[in-house]
Amino acid sequence: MNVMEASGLGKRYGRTWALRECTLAIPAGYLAALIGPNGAGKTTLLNLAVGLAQPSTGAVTVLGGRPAGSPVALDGIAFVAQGTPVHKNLSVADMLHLTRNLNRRFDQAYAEARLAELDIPRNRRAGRLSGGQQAQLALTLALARRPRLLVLDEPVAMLDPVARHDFMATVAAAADDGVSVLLSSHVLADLERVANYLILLSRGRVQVAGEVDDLLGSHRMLTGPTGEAGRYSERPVVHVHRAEAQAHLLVRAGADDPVPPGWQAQPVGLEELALAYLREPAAAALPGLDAESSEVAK
Ligand SMILES: Nc1ncnc2c1ncn2[C@@H]1O[C@H](COP(=O)(O)OP(=O)(O)OP(=O)(O)O)[C@@H](O)[C@H]1O
Repeated sequence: MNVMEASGLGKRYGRTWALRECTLAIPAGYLAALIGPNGAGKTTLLNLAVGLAQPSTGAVTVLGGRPAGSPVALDGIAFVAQGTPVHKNLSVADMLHLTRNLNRRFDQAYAEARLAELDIPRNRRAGRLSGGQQAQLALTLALARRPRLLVLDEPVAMLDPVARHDFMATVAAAADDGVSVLLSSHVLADLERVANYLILLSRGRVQVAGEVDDLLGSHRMLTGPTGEAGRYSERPVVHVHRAEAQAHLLVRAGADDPVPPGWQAQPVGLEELALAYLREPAAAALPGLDAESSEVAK
């Protein structure tokens, strides 16, 4: 089952294409990270997936083929919009009450226990909570709806490192409990710890999509003499970083691929991989795209 499937999905605002020809299938059971530079189309894609925006082209379904925005889709999705919004003038208890009344399913016991664990006072106005507490409140309310898919748009952007860590730990725990998660963020280091599926958007298009283990297994960092970097042609090169003596090449190669004499190959992490693609918007790593025939940076 795919928690989200997009085919030829596009969204245009006036003359600007916020998202173009987006074809994706995110399987259930993953914590999927959605990354990309400012303006790449992340919020647009998430808004289309939760039914807050209508496509200009193509289609998007969620939770095994349900049209995005349909009642049955909305019932299974919890969405926390950018900036983890809370009603600033309502108390925590009022927000709990409101959310319970607006939703068919709401696990009051879970919400109460979680807020107690987080030391969030029930009678405090939401606007008076710290940024970290507001984010945790929004996340608690979302999870208390017992969603099958949790969608989070840049939830940790404003949080300090400890609050960010705690927030991501709650999200990871939900994923461990079987909730599929789709989360956009610029904080690659946080995602490195928890994400097991990666989608990278660039200029409104999908640039990289796939299971993190597959992506890491099919890329290597080669280190060797800078003078020889231009001659390497065995495998497609995504990004070249030239220092004085040594060059670092992020290449599309597996552990069994030969390494040229004088060069060393190292596995890559998610942050390194993402940075290489972010620096080379023309390079792509997509399912079904053969390494040899793919567009890669020269
Ligand atoms: N309502 C809108 N009207 C006009 N243009 C829009 C609208 N929403 C988004 N856009 C444009 O579409 C593009 C993609 O925007 P989007 O907010 O989806 O990017 P993003 O990847 O979420 O960016 P960020 O990381 O800054 O949040 C941008 O060029 C943006 O200016």
